[in-house]
Amino acid sequence: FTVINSEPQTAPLAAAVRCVSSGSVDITVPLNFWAGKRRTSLEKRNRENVYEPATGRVLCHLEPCGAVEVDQAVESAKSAFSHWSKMSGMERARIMIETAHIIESRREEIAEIEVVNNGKSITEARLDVDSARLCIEYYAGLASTMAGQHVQLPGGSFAYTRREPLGVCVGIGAWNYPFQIAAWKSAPALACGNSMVFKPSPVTPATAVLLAELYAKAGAPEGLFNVVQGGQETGSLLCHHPDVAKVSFTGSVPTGKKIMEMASKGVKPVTLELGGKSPLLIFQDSEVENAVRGALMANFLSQGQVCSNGTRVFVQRDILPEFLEEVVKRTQAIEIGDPLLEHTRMGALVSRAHLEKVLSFVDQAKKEGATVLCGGEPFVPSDPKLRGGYYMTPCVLGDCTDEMTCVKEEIFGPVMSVLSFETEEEVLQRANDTTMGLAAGVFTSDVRRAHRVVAHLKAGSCFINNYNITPVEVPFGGFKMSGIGRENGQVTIEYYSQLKTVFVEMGDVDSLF
Ligand SMILES: NC(=O)c1ccc[n+]([C@@H]2O[C@H](COP(=O)([O-])OP(=O)(O)OC[C@H]3O[C@@H](n4cnc5c(N)ncnc54)[C@H](O)[C@@H]3O)[C@@H](O)[C@H]2O)c1
Ligand SMILES: C[N+](C)(C)CCCC=O
Repeated sequence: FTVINSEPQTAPLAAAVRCVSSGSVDITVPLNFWAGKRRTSLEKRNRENVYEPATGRVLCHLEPCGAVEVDQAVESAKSAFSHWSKMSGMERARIMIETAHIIESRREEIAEIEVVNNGKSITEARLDVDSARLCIEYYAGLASTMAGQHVQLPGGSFAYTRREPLGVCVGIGAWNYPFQIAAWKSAPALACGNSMVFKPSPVTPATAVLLAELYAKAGAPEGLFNVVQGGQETGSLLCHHPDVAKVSFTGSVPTGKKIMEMASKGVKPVTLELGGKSPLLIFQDSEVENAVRGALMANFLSQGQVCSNGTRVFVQRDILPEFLEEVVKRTQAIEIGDPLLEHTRMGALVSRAHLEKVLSFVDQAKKEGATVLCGGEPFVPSDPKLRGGYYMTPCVLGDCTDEMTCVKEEIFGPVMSVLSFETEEEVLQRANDTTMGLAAGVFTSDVRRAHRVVAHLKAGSCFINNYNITPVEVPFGGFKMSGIGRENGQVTIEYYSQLKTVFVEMGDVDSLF
């Protein structure tokens, strides 16, 4: 992609060829993309530093797009739409499949840039790139299945429905899964015949533009997938733009409310993928080994910065000591450090400010009576180049109660709150006692209990005997304040298309006048 200036690695390269190392990357190329090219922003005044979480170094500068650039990007998307929307699903699929092939061949480069910009481990970043590719492949498969219905009416007349694209769609992303979010939004949008302008989080601007380059390289018409950089002002310009037909947003609940309000001015549909404070219920008949693994997956992926995390871990009282012993042992064994190293399992949090916020939640928990069973401290790696990075030790909080701040609020960091319970009825009531409803999980060996419990859980994604897996074939999205609409799965076609009904009269007009 020629996006980086990277010092050559001095150590001999191992089997998996490493192109970059932490602390060696400067991104100097423009990060916007429209009308088929990378573009610089015109506005230089609001230039912001973007940091490498692993080291705390400045990685690049963000120059937010203003009204002129947003207009150009939307214009470019409009022009691509007029061509792309007339292509058949099979033709669109071919370009999407080609994009997926290129992503596969560039998996390592994309994952490395994601790590450098986001701080997550390379192992996880590779899985995120895979999820992005699979999503594009999946919707390529669905592109040609978009079809309407034929409805017979009296006298040989009939009606039919056409499933049509919406137009220029806007995607606005969060910083925790930058490349994956761009793919999860663009794949269904493009499959349905829409074009897109995507705005990544200003904290993680580096990889969405790679996706734009790859769609273009695969043969997408100029302007099909565009990237504009910026924060809330750029986002607001996009949401208010009269030529934008839909906004798909991933981020926090407060921002989601603003997006909905802005979109309502133009009566534009929204998809909102928002925050969570999800419960994980572990019954005494569970396989404790699996339940512990599930609890770790529910809390520590991506340094705990995952919307669907099951951060309220309810454990039935009889197995609480056994569960806690094992979960603490495994949490303490998580290898923290350079996210580009193969053996690292937990990298750096996304920013200094966010690290401090997460640590202050741990302090607050202590003040409110929770017991820190492990972690919850800043972590300084021994490698001198990582000393300015944003690391902390993953934390397990015991003796938690429902009214504590750590149990009520989304921390968005590696902090697990463990609570105990006695009965199924009681834990269901407590699990559902939240304004959010993104995900929930249950561990039990009793199949009837498992289904009975998930039927009562008020959450968009429920996991039985596992947690935080998101196959792209399956819809993902929240109940209550965790969002509106779904991403992934067949149903998402409905969120990026509209139905047109056509009446066909085969006889004479039966006029009343
Ligand atoms: N449900 C999901 O799929 C999902 C996935 C990832 C993250 N999240 C949630 O995202 C949050 C963390 O991400 P974040 O800190 O980037 O969220 P955020 O709400 O601060 O920002 C998200 C995006 O919105 C943009 N934005 C901010 N104000 C805006 C405005 N007024 N108009 C238009 N755009 C605006 C930001 O620049 C960014 O691109 C957490 O709450 C997390 O749970 C949800
Ligand atoms: C792939 N995960 C880990 C389930 C994350 C989904 C997207 C939410 O942040």
